[in-house]
Amino acid sequence: MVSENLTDKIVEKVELAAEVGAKVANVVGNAFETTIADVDHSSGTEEATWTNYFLSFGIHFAMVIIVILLKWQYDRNRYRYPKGPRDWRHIKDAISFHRKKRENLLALATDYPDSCTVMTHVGRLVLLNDPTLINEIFIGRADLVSNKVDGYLENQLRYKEGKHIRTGIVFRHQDHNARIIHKALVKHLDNDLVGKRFDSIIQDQLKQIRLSENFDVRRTTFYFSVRLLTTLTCSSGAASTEDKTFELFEKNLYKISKAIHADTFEKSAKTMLTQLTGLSETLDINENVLDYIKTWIQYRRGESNRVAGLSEEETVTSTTKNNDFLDSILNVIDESSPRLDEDDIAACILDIIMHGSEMLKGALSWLLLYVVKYPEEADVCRREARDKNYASFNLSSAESLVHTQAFVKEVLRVSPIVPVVIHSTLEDFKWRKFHIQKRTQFGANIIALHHSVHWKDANNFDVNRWLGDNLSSIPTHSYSPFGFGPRACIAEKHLFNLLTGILAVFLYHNDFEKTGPLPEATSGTFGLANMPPKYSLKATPFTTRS
Ligand code: HEM
Repeated sequence: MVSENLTDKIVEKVELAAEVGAKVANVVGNAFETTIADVDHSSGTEEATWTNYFLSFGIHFAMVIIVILLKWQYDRNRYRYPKGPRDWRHIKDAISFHRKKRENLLALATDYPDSCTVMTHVGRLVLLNDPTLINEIFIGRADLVSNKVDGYLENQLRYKEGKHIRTGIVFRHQDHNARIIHKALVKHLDNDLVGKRFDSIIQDQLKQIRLSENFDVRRTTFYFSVRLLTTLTCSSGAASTEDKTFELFEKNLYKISKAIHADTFEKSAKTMLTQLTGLSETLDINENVLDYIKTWIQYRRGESNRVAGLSEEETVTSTTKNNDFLDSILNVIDESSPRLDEDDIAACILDIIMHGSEMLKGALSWLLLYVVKYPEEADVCRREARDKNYASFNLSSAESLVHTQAFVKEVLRVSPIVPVVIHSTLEDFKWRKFHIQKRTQFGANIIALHHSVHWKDANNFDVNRWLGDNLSSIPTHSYSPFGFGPRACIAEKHLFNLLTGILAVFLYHNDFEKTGPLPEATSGTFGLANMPPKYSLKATPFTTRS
């Protein structure tokens, strides 16, 4: 009955729109005829010509507006979205969405426990607040949803329209190539790194990190992470972290990092401008960075060909001696379809380095912030590291640092680095009672999931909830700091141990103190990622480093 009424109303509206459209078209047509008829070609007075120009311009303008309105009315009736504060009366909220995003996301989940549609400055977003719905879209329909939001990362603009593969993190679409690369990266991490060179690579980088009397936490953790990710991604001589070119590469990445995570109205306007003009400082930097990465790939291929020289007819794409992420991608080139080219590989490598280092920077910056905000908790972690003699990094024994691991989990619950995982649809589709338009963004509201009513005292920072008997009251499907389903983070399985181990080594060797006022945990720069605002700390080493 209700749906019949609804259908009647829709039909009524469409008919009304069509009727209005027809009437306006008649009026415009008549006016147009009158204009033509009114023109006295023989008189040729300048005044009449100008009036005609203006009139004709006005008519064309009116027609364009009418077409836009009709299309808008048509789309409104054709597509159905979950209800939400999405109409023009809420334009102010939409514009300020990015500024109070954390509060907004929590409030929206309270007002719409299942899902809602919000108009944001980057377009329409269907926000999923319920774990069942999140699973339906992010796992059940993962094939329909592209991995990244178009235009978010400016480097996507570099890729030619129509080219099958473009960059995202790692590729936007859940297609054959995205799948084989995802699988190759996971396999490489599990089989070639973990339990082998992984610990020593991380320990080497930990030895080099410069913690001082007054260090900028985000900056320091960013440079640590970039060097770590570069070593893991391309370990050959071409990417020496010691030379000047690498320094420039790091600086450029830092600039891009600052730009891509800004999630503001100004940023959206700039992206739009870039799309129109093709001009952008970030794009230029990006091109430099990609060119540099291409030199690694060429170097690696040169190396391979030298090895391949043994048998000329064999087109070897990679050797296994470097054993890094680049190798693992080069190794699947022959399985790819369409075949991965140099641009694709470079984009993919850049994504791994950028994403991995951004995320590690975020996680480590939050962890250190909570260390100084909750010094008693940090002391318990430090004692644990001492008791277990955890002076240097070891992934598998990080599992035994139960309290430190609980600390890491609680920090990522209260301050997840990815607050909303956003994918966008590839085509129109029907889902439940909704009809969703192609290129609609779907957001899994992670921050709301981590603060849902299923958590006991969700707003309290409580490490103990992850310990002993309390573990049984951790709600299921309500915690997801590393994404969902087939496109979840490739490092997912190892990230808790990785972060626990790094934090334990930091605490084992250093005392951390604040050097000024600390940012609030709720005041993160809430863009695509949730980062703590810039802050500095003082690190005092307990002993000389091992
Ligand atoms: C604390 C650290 C990290 C966090 C919080 C994190 C989080 C995430 C999330 C939420 C996604 C899913 C994104 C989406 O669906 O749009 C993702 C994907 C991904 N992550 Fe991470 N990540 C972290 C560290 C890393 C590291 C260290 C690496 C590299 C070694 C890495 C490599 C990837 C890759 C390659 C993907 C894309 C997977 C695909 O699309 O198939 N991540 N990560």
